[in-house]
Amino acid sequence: MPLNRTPSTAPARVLIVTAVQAEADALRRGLTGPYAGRYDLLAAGAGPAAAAAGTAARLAAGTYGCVVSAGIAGGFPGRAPVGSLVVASELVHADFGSETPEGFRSAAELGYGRTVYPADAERAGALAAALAAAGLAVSTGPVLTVSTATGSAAAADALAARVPGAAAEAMEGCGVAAAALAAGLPVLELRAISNPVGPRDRDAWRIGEALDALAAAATLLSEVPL
Ligand SMILES: O=C(O)c1cccc(C(=O)CC[C@H]2O[C@@H](n3cnc4c(=O)[nH]cnc43)[C@H](O)[C@@H]2O)c1
Repeated sequence: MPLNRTPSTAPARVLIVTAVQAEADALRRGLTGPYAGRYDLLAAGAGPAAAAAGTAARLAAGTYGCVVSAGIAGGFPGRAPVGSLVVASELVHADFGSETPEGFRSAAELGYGRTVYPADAERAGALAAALAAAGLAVSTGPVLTVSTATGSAAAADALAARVPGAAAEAMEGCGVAAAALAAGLPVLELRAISNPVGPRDRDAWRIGEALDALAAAATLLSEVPL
């Protein structure tokens, strides 16, 4: 199923935003199919603020039909194993809110900010189906944006309880989504799992494996019209 239905003779371009250049390079390596030329890659920096600023600046300078936040991520145990891919059903700014005597309350609950950005359902579904059909391990679910990476099992459990079905955690998705929303564009998030969400063990991150999964996903992206 085509992922980009913009009725135009010149198909809309897709902006893919990563945190670091290594992620953009992995995606570039995988963009080998006939639609590869439609994609622009931007390494905007780590964290939601850099992601939002970089995405907004690039969207102001070009014409795009869709924006994708992509890169490596932590996977929630039992939901997204290391080396697998996650296509976001929604992008959730999971640590944006306030601590209260009764516990964490989101900025949305408290009425001062947006914390959930739905992914473009049709494109996300078609992308996940295409990845699965190619034999890649892929799951769908909420992908969390956090400014502080989770570093303990208790914190991972708290986040999983805060966002039922949470599949992965990264640091940029909602920044990209805020910029896309301001520009009136649909957003997707695609993550390759480098580590479990839980006790911090940076030496155990399987970054090479995750970057290879990201490259494989990019190949699929470039073989179907997103
Ligand atoms: O050192 C490298 O070679 C290298 C290659 C690619 C990416 C990196 C990063 O450090 C990317 C940082 C980026 O990764 C996301 N991430 C990954 N795991 C987690 C996590 O468990 N919790 C939160 N974020 C995670 C995140 O989006 C970071 O911005 C290094």
